[in-house]
Amino acid sequence: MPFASPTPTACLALADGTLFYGQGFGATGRTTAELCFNTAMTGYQEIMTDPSYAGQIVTFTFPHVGNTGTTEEDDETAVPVSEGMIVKWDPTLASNWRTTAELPAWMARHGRIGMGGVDTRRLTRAIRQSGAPHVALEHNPDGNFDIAGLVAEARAFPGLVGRDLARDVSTLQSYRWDEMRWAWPHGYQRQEAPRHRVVAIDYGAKRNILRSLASAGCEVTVLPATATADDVLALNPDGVFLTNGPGDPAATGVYAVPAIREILDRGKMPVFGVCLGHQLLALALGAQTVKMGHGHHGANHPVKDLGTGKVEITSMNHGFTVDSQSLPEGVTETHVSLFDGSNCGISLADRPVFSVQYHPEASPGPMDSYYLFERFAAAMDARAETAAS
Ligand SMILES: NC(=O)CC[C@H](N)C(=O)O
Repeated sequence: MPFASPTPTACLALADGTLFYGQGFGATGRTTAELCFNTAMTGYQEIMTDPSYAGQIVTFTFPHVGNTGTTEEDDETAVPVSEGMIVKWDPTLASNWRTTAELPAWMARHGRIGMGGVDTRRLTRAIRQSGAPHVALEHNPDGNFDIAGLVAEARAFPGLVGRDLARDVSTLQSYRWDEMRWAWPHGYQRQEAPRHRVVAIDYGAKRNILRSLASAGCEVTVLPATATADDVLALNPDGVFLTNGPGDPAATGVYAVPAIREILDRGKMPVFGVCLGHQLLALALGAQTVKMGHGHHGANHPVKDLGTGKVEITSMNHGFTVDSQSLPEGVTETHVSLFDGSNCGISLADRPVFSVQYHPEASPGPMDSYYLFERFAAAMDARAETAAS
């Protein structure tokens, strides 16, 4: 249902001066960000709490947002990280047995601004045509907007290029993770007998990545984004995992790339990276990353595994991409996007070192790509067998 009140209480200003009016919900106030659109039909809470969305506001192309409410069980990190959300209709009342809070109350509690009643198709077209804009969003119940000030704030937003945001969202301390993926009827369960010791470097990790590792038999220790090779190798891991995360990989690479290079040189263990972790691995191997126009954000992105010829439907959330033309000798392109041919995976020919641009942990999205966690575990099994023989 559209909002009953015709008086706008929220305004979105694009840096080019385009304005969208609607109804605010959640927190009041102002925020600035890059604006992207996400086409997933489910999982708005997982999207809002994905640390990779730092510095971004998400336009949801799916119109019915709010209908599953919110539950702490679905948080991908402790608090929402995305700056705000733009939706077509007012948030639907929650109708779900797992709900503990309505979406607007949850947004307000976490200081996040929402705006409904927006022609999200028009907004999405604008993003597709001109690239992800810099925007300012205000929720003001009085409805008095300082339009010139809002546009100026949108123009002053520094953008995501050159921004290291991983350090802001990473854990400050190392910790152990032993919760597995959600499964009916028991929900989340603790792992019992992990087979592989894995260090996950947290550039902004989603919980379901850590759960997926635990479900694949990994005893996971999470280290901060700034962990050195010494910090990682001191734990004597069987494998190293590089997580997803926000911001510009080249900026985070200033400290992450030397650490990853040294891990590759000194520790001969399997390495698996996802999204920002994929981009950082590519940089460490000598490739380059570039900013995309409107990026990939959704849960239905077809990707071809060039090794098997199989197509998997994947969850995606990235605004930068690895330039496949820049991949050096010895680094194989393993996966490509069937939407635009962009790089979606790499591996080393001679060692179990591989990464993907998309999100095999889903949350939200299809489970087609979970095999990658099993491939990582199998590589650690193979290494243990070689060492034993
Ligand atoms: N999900 C991610 O890890 C995103 C990686 C990177 N921040 C990008 O936007 O491309």
